[in-house]
Amino acid sequence: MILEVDQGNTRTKWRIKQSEVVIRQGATSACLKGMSELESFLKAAGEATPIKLACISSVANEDKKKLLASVLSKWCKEIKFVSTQKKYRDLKNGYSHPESLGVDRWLAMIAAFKAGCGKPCLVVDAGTAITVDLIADEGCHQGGYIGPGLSMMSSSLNTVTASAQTNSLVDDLKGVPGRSTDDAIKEACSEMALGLVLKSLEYLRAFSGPNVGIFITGGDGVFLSRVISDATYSKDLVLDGISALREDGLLF
Ligand SMILES: Nc1ncnc2c1ncn2[C@@H]1O[C@H](COP(=O)(O)OP(=O)(O)O)[C@@H](O)[C@H]1O
Ligand SMILES: CC(C)(COP(=O)(O)O)[C@@H](O)C(=O)NCCC(=O)O
Ligand SMILES: [K+]
Repeated sequence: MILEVDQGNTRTKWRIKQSEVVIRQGATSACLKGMSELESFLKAAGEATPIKLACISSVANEDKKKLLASVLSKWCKEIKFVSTQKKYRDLKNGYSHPESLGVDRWLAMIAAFKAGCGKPCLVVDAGTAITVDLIADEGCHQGGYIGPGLSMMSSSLNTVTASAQTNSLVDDLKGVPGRSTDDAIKEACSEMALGLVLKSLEYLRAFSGPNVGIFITGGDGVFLSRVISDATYSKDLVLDGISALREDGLLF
């Protein structure tokens, strides 16, 4: 059994695969409580068949990384933290310092590039932060954007707007100006996120023509994929990137 983990700044997403079939999956918070939840799953799963390898994508701080590694080391024979590379097949990391591109972004790009058979595509991860990466023809990554995520945007208004609420941010968007504080904030934050994605799409299309793929992932990605035509939402693009590297024997 293989464990794949995507540790973001808000949540830790994981799945256990046996012969490349997902047999268990879950998402927990990145804190101690979340880890004990993950641990009980691992204990139950590992008692039947030991977990050979844990492959981790982490962009969390060192403390959270250590906590995760200490939990996993009890149940997994080997642990590997994936790192960002300069190249995957024809996909070329466009950062001037390639290693500084977040590994979650790199893995999501790998998964999108593979799923789209190497065609130009936009890769959006709407999590704690919203990231957008642009892959033009022949796998040339043009760089990308990092903006505040939807929860972060709306909660940043708490201090100036006493009645600001951050719950159900994207559940019931109307696409019109808000007539309450809550709606005005929700509508604004989602329009800002949408604006970034559409602007990136325009940029990529000017470069690579109209037929570019749009891959969206992340906890807040569903709403974006509903309003952007031809977008594909993939819940676990980062984990799919780990699988792609494993399948290609490129996980060092
Ligand atoms: N059960 C949940 N717990 C926390 N956040 C959630 C949940 N479901 C959706 N979200 C939304 O998803 C965002 C986190 O998305 P995620 O992709 O897990 O982020 P990250 O990879 O940065 O940890 C939160 O900011 C929140 O708006
Ligand atoms: C931009 C991010 C914080 C996004 O993380 P997330 O919101 O998904 O937890 C992460 O990809 C990261 O720490 N990147 C390093 C900086 C960069 O990619 O340029
Ligand atoms: K993420």
